[in-house]
Amino acid sequence: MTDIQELLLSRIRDVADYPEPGVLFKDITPLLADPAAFTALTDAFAEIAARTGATKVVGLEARGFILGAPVALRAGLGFIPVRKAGKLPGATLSQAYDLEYGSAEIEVHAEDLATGDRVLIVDDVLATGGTAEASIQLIRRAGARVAGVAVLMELGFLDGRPRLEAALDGAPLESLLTV
Ligand SMILES: O=P(O)(O)OC[C@H]1O[C@H](OP(=O)(O)OP(=O)(O)O)[C@H](O)[C@@H]1O
Ligand SMILES: Nc1ncnc2[nH]cnc12
Repeated sequence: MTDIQELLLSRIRDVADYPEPGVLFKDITPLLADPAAFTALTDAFAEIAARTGATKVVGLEARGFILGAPVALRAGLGFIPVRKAGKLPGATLSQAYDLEYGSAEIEVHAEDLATGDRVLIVDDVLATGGTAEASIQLIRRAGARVAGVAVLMELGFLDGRPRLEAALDGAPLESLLTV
């Protein structure tokens, strides 16, 4: 494990049985509170944005907003929020999905993405892959291409990777940590 991976892992807190019994929740708030760790994470994601030729950064509500916005600025790219249903005021595209502890619906402003855009999707945790897969579908329905998915942490035992790789169609899935 690299020094950066050790730093990031040391700032993630495990919370048992949250938000429901049987789930081991990965809490990134200690990482956000540590500027050295948050900067290292932002730099690593911005490098992925440059390497994949991204033209926009999409962040997935809510933790993907916190991580994705500084990445977009660092990479010199626009930031596009993908929100839980009912929060965006303009014309939206919607996608329903299941995640590790429930189901939900996400939306994006259709006008925020254009043909020719290459989008890097940023989030904190890849669990079942349901959220990321739904965001890939949304981005494609908006006419843009997916440059890749970048997550801080992948929960290997939930098999999100094969599901997402099938959806990504050759674009990279980059996780900084696998647990
Ligand atoms: O791979 P999956 O099984 O889809 O799970 C991963 C998603 O779950 C969490 O978000 P959550 O919906 O809890 O929203 P939050 O960021 O608002 O807490 C996490 O931030 C990912 O977006
Ligand atoms: N175990 C987990 N910890 C944090 N975020 C999650 N999103 C889905 N599963 C999660």
